[in-house]
Amino acid sequence: MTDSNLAGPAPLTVGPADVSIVFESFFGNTHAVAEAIADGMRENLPIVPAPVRVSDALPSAVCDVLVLGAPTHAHSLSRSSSRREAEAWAKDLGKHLTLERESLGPGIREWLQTDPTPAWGYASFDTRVDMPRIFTGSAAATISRQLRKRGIRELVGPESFLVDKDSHLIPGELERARAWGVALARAVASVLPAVGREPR
Ligand SMILES: Cc1cc2nc3c(=O)[nH]c(=O)nc-3n(C[C@H](O)[C@H](O)[C@H](O)COP(=O)(O)O)c2cc1C
Repeated sequence: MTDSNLAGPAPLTVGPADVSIVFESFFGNTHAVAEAIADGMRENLPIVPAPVRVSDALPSAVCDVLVLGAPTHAHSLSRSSSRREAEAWAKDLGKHLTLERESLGPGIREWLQTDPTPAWGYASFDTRVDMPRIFTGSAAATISRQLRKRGIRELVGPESFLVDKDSHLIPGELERARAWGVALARAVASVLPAVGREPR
């Protein structure tokens, strides 16, 4: 074993990848997770722009790597009825939830219909309640299924970050999201030979 092996994995020297992180969030949890993932990705990739709210994202994003995140609503992606319900939750003062502005606009479900086609691949994440997935469903699994069906490469499997029954993030989940971002950036680096772009 050489000294450099002993020092741990060498830092990645990956050139710029055009990364797009698009999220939907009603109470801010998926938004905070998206920011933590971007921070983690920045450890291994030189340029990772701030996550973009789905209502501000261009239709059919043209990018190398697409990272999509959404809260789980009714076992899947939000739809207009569940968005209205989210608004009602925020009005319930006992829940201590503040609504982010996009509740009335289209969500990731509709945005996916614009056929985003990331050249290198995608990854998906969600927030959902801290219970076995069979009881909660997963928005990330829905995103993943849809993009995989279109033949787009999945860089890492869908991941969930957990909230409590009152929709507040469980302690430690932002750290886990950051670590997931680090791992995702490594996965991006590992597909570079397959997409024919050399690391710099
Ligand atoms: C209308 C509605 C339906 C929901 N349905 C589910 C569900 O089926 N499974 C689940 O785990 N969480 C469910 N939740 C909880 C959300 O996943 C949680 O509020 C979300 O993760 C918060 O993310 P956000 O702050 O980014 O909106 C639901 C929340 C709302 C408002």
